[in-house]
Amino acid sequence: MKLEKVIEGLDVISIKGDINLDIANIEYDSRKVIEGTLFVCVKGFTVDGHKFIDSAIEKGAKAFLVEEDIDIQGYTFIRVENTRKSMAKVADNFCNHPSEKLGVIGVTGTNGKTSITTFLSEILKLNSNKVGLIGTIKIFDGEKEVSSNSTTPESVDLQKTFNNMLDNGCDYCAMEVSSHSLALNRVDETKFKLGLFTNLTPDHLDFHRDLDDYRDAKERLFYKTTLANIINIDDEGGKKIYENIKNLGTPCYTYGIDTKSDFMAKDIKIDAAGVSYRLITPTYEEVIFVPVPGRFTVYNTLAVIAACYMLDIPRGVFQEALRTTGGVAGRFEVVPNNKGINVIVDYAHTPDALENVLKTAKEFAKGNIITVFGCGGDRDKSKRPLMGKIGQEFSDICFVTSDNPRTEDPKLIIEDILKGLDQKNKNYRVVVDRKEAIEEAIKFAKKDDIVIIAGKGHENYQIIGKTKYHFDDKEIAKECLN
Ligand SMILES: CC(=O)N[C@H]1[C@@H](OP(=O)(O)OP(=O)(O)OC[C@H]2O[C@@H](n3ccc(=O)[nH]c3=O)[C@H](O)[C@@H]2O)O[C@H](CO)[C@@H](O)[C@@H]1O[C@H](C)C(=O)N[C@@H](C)C(=O)N[C@H](CCC(=O)O)C(=O)O
Ligand SMILES: Nc1ncnc2c1ncn2[C@@H]1O[C@H](COP(=O)(O)OP(=O)(O)OP(=O)(O)O)[C@@H](O)[C@H]1O
Ligand SMILES: N[C@H](CCC[C@H](N)C(=O)O)C(=O)O
Ligand SMILES: [Mg+2]
Repeated sequence: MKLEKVIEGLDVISIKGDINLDIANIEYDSRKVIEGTLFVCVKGFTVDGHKFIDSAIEKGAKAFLVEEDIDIQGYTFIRVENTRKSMAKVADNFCNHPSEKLGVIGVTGTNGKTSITTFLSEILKLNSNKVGLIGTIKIFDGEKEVSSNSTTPESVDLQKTFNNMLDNGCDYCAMEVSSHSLALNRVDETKFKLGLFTNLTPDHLDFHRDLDDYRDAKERLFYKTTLANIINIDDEGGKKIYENIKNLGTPCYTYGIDTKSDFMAKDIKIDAAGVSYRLITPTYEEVIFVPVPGRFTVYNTLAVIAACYMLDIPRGVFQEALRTTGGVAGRFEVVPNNKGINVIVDYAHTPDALENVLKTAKEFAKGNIITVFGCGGDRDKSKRPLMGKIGQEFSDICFVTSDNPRTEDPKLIIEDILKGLDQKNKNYRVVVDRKEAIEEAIKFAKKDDIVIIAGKGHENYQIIGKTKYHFDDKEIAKECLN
């Protein structure tokens, strides 16, 4: 595509050089530049992308999107106010506005995004739709599946993925929309058919100024939707968002258990086999069963059902898909064994998720609840003591261990967690090595006990320093059990 067309509609400060060039690719990482690339220089949190102009030229970059006044003979420099924002615009142009042709369903909120997008994609498949998926576990473009590096990709990668989905015949894309992606312009220019909100509880307060700032980022999704917005009205953050968006052009629907809403669950029953409830919609009622335990499953499936309602998916289809779902990898996933111990791997890595998962276990516990958990390094430190307190309070015994320490000292992360524990109550152990902690917890467990291994869910790696090592909670638990 000609550069002139790639930058159509962009707010530019100045252009130096020729814009009648053929652009073969757009890239923001100099290491991935190919011949004919438009290289976007992003001033990042750790490094300034403008530093890589020379290496991008060596690899064949022909044009640059920059925030500074730069002129190099033979190359084109397009200067803009904000390159992250402009990158989303040029990516959308370069890919011919793919989200307009795809039914993109965006899900945001602290917890539940992966669960909801997985359920939605299962339902749409059963409805004979071809559906792409973008989220924490994987990206599926309708043909190929790759594991994810983030929850929501950078704008260029996102628009290219939408294009692949269209090429592969997808009509829908179920997608997780993280607050980082909303704050850092990754989903600017994306048109969403539906926007779903799950809940807002403390997380990512290393990145967002405070909870209001975090909520404001999430709220941005609901200004980008065309068909409907679907909001959890039991949630305090959901209530505020609803008040702010209810009078927008896009219709807004609510779901909940405690607050009167458009999609409600009554007569809820929760046990080890799953949840059942009476679903009340604006036009009919019926009983829903989902073989995934937890009150949060009621919320997640209410959101999913509201989305299906908006998309005119027949009742029988979503009911059947939910009834037969295999659940979501690493979300309340049971590790089968013949010892009579309930071993559950779960991705709870926020205070709210940990509390929910432990309360769910408590509802059907016949023995002790034994919890293994830690907190990620280079991430929100304020959640560490909160998770410590919850881990201790809702378990009979907990093993405080490492999650992904990243570049932090694992012992110091554990010290932060211990600040939230009542240290006089000796129902906890510190085992820094996560594999040892899992082994000890399982060794400690007797028949009918529940061992919850929290925090890493589907992850098949542990990040120590900057290195990713193979590590799989489920695999280790299986080895200990058999
Ligand atoms: C805080 C955050 O989101 N940071 C993202 C941001 O990084 P940054 O601005 O610090 O980038 P940087 O490293 O300073 O580099 C600046 C620029 O120089 C470029 N560069 C860098 C090195 C080089 O040799 N050549 C080069 O061109 C980089 O590609 C970049 O364009 O832009 C990068 C490029 O897109 C992202 O990889 C990076 O995500 C980091 C890895 C990250 O950990 N993000 C997490 C926090 C995140 O986004 N999480 C959310 C939510 C998770 C959830 O709750 O589900 C997610 O959506 O995944
Ligand atoms: N609606 C919910 N409310 C609270 N907790 C939930 C909810 N759904 C799932 N959880 C808990 O949160 C964990 C993470 O769930 P899930 O992966 O679906 O969330 P997510 O929003 O995709 O998280 P991430 O931000 O890491 O992508 C689950 O393992 C479970 O413990
Ligand atoms: N998407 C989340 C994942 C956290 C998973 C947990 N295992 C950790 O490493 O903290 C984040 O980037 O904050
Ligand atoms: Mg997720």
